Amino acid sequence: MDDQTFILFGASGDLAKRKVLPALYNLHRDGKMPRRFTVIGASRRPYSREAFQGLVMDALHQYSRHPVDSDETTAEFLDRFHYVPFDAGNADDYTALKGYLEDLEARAHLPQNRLFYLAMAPDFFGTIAVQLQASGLTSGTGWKRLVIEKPFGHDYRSAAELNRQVSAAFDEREVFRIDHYLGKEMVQNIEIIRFANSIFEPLWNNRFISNVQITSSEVVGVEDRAAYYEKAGALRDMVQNHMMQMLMLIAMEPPSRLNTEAIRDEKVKVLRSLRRYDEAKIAQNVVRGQYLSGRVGGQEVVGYLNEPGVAPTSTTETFVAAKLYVDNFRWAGVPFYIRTGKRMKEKMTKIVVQFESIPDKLFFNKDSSLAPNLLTIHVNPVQGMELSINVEQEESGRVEPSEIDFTRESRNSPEAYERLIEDAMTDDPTFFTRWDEVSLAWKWVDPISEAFQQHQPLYPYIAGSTGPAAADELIRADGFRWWNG
Ligand SMILES: NC(=O)C1=CN([C@@H]2O[C@H](COP(=O)(O)OP(=O)(O)OC[C@H]3O[C@@H](n4cnc5c(N)ncnc54)[C@H](OP(=O)(O)O)[C@@H]3O)[C@@H](O)[C@H]2O)C=CC1
Ligand SMILES: O=C1O[C@H](COP(=O)(O)O)[C@@H](O)[C@H](O)[C@H]1O
Repeated sequence: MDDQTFILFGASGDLAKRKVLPALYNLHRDGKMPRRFTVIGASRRPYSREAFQGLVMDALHQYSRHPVDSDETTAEFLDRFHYVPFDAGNADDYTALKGYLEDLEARAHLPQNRLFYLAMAPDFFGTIAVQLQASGLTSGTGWKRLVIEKPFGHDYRSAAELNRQVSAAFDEREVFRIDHYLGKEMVQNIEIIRFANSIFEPLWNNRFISNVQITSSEVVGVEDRAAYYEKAGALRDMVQNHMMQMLMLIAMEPPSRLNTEAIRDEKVKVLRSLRRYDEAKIAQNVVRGQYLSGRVGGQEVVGYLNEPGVAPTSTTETFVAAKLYVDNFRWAGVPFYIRTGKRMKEKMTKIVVQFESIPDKLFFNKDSSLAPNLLTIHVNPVQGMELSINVEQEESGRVEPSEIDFTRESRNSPEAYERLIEDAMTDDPTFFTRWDEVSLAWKWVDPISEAFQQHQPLYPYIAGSTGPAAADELIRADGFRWWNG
């Protein structure tokens, strides 16, 4: 890995504390950092270098996967950290940052390889990209990279404008747009499950698969993020990015090579094949909901409208379920059901591939009922996969499903942010989103968010449930059911 400087904008914020700083530490502990690296934290708070290092230590104690020992490795890690007070709206602060950085690079004999990480509110993304270039921060003699958090825009128009600003300063190849689901172990494993196993790939089409279900449910509510969430809702917060990414990986064709652009090209084709819905079709195929009060994990919780910062008349959706079609040769006629929501019964992200039923000729059970075969990819918190196959049960003699189980509770494996930060530092953008993916996803989502502003019903659901009944009806109408649990 090249020696480099990691410039962390938003260094005093929540994301930095919970994800980025611990990820850097874990990589350091695992021997995955470059021999020489420096981190410069930048945000408005007037920290001294020592105070910032104190904040880093707090973050590691709270969130690091590896224990934080008072040893040489930790001291060495901490010694890499610097801090520059910085206001993103002030042009002079970019000049001051440049001076600090160049001085540091010269003193530490570091090449001018610069990774700019924007752990900041999205409103700043465009300004910072423009100012990085205007100040000459991007004109070092080494390479430059920009890691940018979600959300990338609010709709297609704003995303295109942001992209225009970003691409004035960085080539597409230098932009690493984070979708942290792409850093999850089992999301990265979808390609392996599909393309490294001859038992699945021949069946991976509309002749053998009857439907696919992608669920990402959360028990948490909006927490302290109402200011953002009120404008985003579940559609922009989860569907436009994480749900679409999982769909693309499940539905894509095998890439010609296992390289970044070949994989991204195939993912994009899925979005191009995604059936667009007009208002009437949106009403038929998309269900939105909002949580009421209820009990989650044994605790009483308030409804969305009573959450701090939420307007009492808010129509922001906290749940979306939808039926999608990928209109290509492989998937013609196969419904993809997606479902995501907050304050649901359990925290769970999983993908269930339901295979076609066996012809009803042989009556293994007297009532002729045979369960379908299911391949379940567990993403979070359980990781792994399960294959549900029919076998004769010893006691009853009935043919019932049994699971071939390759799941494990989350072990101490690298977290999504660790994988993604390591990839950005080593210049591997495979698990980051390319502009055409982002733009096509917005183009699919935009008509739905417009319909949500009109007269699309907003179904209430009880906190701690599996969502509104209308979401069950959506799938039941096709003769299927959600595979919960
Ligand atoms: N928190 C999370 O778990 C996740 C966050 N994200 C994304 O990460 C980004 C950051 O979120 P989060 O960390 O939660 O936000 P926070 O509000 O916690 O942090 C924002 C950071 O930006 C700094 N900041 C604010 N205004 C300015 C300014 N004018 N100039 C310079 N720095 C400024 C703040 O420090 P100061 O006040 O000192 O300037 C702070 O360090 C967002 O895009 C969010 O969507 C994505 C996934 C998860
Ligand atoms: O990006 C986001 O993801 C989280 C859910 O992530 P997970 O890794 O815990 O499944 C979600 O809570 C948040 O609203 C959203 O912005």
